[in-house]
Amino acid sequence: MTTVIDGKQVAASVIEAVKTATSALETETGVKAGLAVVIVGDDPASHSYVTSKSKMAKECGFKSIQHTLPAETTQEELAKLVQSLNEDASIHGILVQLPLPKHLNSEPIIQSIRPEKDVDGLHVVNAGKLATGDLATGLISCTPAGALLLVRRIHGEDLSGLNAVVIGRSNLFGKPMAQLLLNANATVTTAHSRTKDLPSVARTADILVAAVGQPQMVKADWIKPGATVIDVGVNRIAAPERGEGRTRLVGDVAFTEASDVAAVITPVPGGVGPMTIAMLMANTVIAAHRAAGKTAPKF
Ligand SMILES: Nc1nc(=O)c2c([nH]1)NC[C@@H]1CN(c3ccc(C(=O)N[C@@H](CCC(=O)O)C(=O)O)cc3)C=[N+]21
Repeated sequence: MTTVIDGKQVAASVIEAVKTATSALETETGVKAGLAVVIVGDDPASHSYVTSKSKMAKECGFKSIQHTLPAETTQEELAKLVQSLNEDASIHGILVQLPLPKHLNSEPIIQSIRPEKDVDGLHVVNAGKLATGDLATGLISCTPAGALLLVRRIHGEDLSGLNAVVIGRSNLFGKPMAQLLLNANATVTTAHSRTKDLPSVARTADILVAAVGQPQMVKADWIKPGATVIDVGVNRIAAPERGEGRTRLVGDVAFTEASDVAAVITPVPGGVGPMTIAMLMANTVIAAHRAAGKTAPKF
């Protein structure tokens, strides 16, 4: 029997811990955790993510502000907004929703966020701290942090002796995920589109993390029997069976056939996605504790 991990439930327990930490911090120090989410342009999927982030921030008891900028916003205007949020003492976390419209260069914007407020964990200072194993003072990218929490639910804190394969090598996910697994003592392989015989490499994994960006690409014969499969894909595909023009969300793993082989698997939706938002809230309350000179909670 396959265990399907309920990411919504794990995310809800993280959110409960965030709420508790937020109200304790406010009672002790008067500091209310503050999150600013910035979105540029009118991509509907991005707007729906940002709406759920802002809603969740309010639920956590944060000061939650959202800046919605028009698609024509210039690089200078966006940079100025980030600067003002950097200087705003009531804001502890800044998230600039990606991707930005094509005429904007996201890299200088992300690197201009003060590392202490970089709740996405994308600043080179935070990436560097993760790479050097300094998990105590940096901020860790939300999706890998969330995926690791799910892995921990199954395998505990110490992954000694386990082979982990991460398919994907982006700065946003693959690289930080591999580093987190390595930090937990797993033996880690980072595979990607140029890997020779991807299915064979994947089959060596006790923990297989799929972030390939291709709907349902990881098939049953890519999976070692009994493995734990973490599906990081978020792909919207046509669903004519639901009616004309309808779509549905699928992962990077062919879920039904993979479930026959894996011992544990995360679904899409309801797996890693909800964890991403929960870890954003966790990072914000961590950043607020540090700003107030308090020991940050662990998640
Ligand atoms: N600066 C930045 N940081 C991000 O963390 C970031 C970003 N930009 N841009 C876009 C991606 C995507 N992302 C998701 C968050 C939650 C779900 C999520 O909760 N998904 C639900 C389903 C949602 C639905 O039904 O559409 C689920 O998987 O169950 C998915 C995707 C964060 N991202």
